[in-house]
Amino acid sequence: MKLLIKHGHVLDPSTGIDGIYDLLIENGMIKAVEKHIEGEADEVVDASDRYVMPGFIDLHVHLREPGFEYKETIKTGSMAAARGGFTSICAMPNTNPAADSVESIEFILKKAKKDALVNILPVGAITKGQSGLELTDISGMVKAGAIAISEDGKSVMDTSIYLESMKIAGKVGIPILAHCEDKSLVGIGVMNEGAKSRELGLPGISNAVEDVIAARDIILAKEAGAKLHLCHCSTKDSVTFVKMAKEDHLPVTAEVCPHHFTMSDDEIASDHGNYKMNPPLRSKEDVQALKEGLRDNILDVIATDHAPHGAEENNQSMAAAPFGIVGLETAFSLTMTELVKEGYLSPMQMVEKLSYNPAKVIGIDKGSLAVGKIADVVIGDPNARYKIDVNEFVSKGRNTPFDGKEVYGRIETTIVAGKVVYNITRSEEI
Ligand SMILES: NC(=O)N[C@@H](CC(=O)O)C(=O)O
Ligand SMILES: [Zn+2]
Repeated sequence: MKLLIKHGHVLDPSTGIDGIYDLLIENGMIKAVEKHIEGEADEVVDASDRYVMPGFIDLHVHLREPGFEYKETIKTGSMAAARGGFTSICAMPNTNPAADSVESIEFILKKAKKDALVNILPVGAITKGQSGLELTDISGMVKAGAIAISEDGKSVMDTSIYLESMKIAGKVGIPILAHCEDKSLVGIGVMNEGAKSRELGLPGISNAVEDVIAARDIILAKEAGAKLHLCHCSTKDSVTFVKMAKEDHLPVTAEVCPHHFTMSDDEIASDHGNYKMNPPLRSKEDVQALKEGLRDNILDVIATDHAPHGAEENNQSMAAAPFGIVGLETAFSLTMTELVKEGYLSPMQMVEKLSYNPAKVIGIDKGSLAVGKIADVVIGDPNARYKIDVNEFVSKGRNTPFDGKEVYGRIETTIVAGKVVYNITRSEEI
């Protein structure tokens, strides 16, 4: 099987290629990347005026299976990933039951093999049942296929238990994906603490809720000799702490979600679940710090924190709705619109943060279009201009504040191991 992608703007951080090239895929692998590739192919794609990129890798996705299949399943989450240009996604462990054992990791991989359009990379919980009390079998889960550990949805508040898990992760060679939220400080907060929360009369979440744990986790990872990746950074001081850790040559990396660099709390139009996520939309000053942190490569990764919820539970006031919004199908367009078109990121930097860097964080041989690599490839039109429409989503979740937002950038074709898993012109067929 030969698939030839012609005249595309190839962006590949691993080889430094940034220009108009042809790319040939044969038997699921990248066979050639050259100025002109002639000859026969089973399928030829004209990628003129399109970006051709290594498939995106999302380090932060909530697939909801098992336990909350009405919100999303491994199958529907993988369809949303394919539509968003993601060829590999990390499945966060806060399911029911939590992904906290060898059996639960095996379940996800088995289900993924049967149902998923993209690569599913399970993340194991740090404590049993995410109760914060007793460590899981971390090395067993890693042997079974977990690529990282995380207590996402909350932080492990007991510092000594957390330090112990970091030491094991350090030995096994996997990163900790850290959700930073001080449980004792967050109280009943539902949105960023500031003028807007006071205007709406809603309880706030201060920056300190994130900052104290971000700082703690960096200190602990240093002591444990572990690789630490900070999830969904939302505050100015988180950026400062990551910068300090990098200056100290610690193996600390960090991610930002598109909603946190796209919208600030003053833009919250109403008291509605679509604006509720953890961490919350922060101040303009925080948003600016995140954009600059990405530009200056202090922040390494763009991850979605795709957190689908049912319509009934989401379409309520913020006090009643659950935390979280969907992100897989809007990440590329929000990144193009807010960061690339605005001059914060070059197209190549965007690909680093959506593909090359996440692969490095979890140590997988992906995020590259080099000859001989597995052909996980995405083609996107950087100039397509349109309005986000939740009715077009293939995710079960519609919970987003970006419905109707006018954006640039649309994914057209997603290829996993040489197979087209999404194509905009025949999306209904897949
Ligand atoms: N981000 C969220 O607001 N919610 C996530 C949990 C998480 O990522 O912390 C969820 O599982 O719904
Ligand atoms: Zn989280």
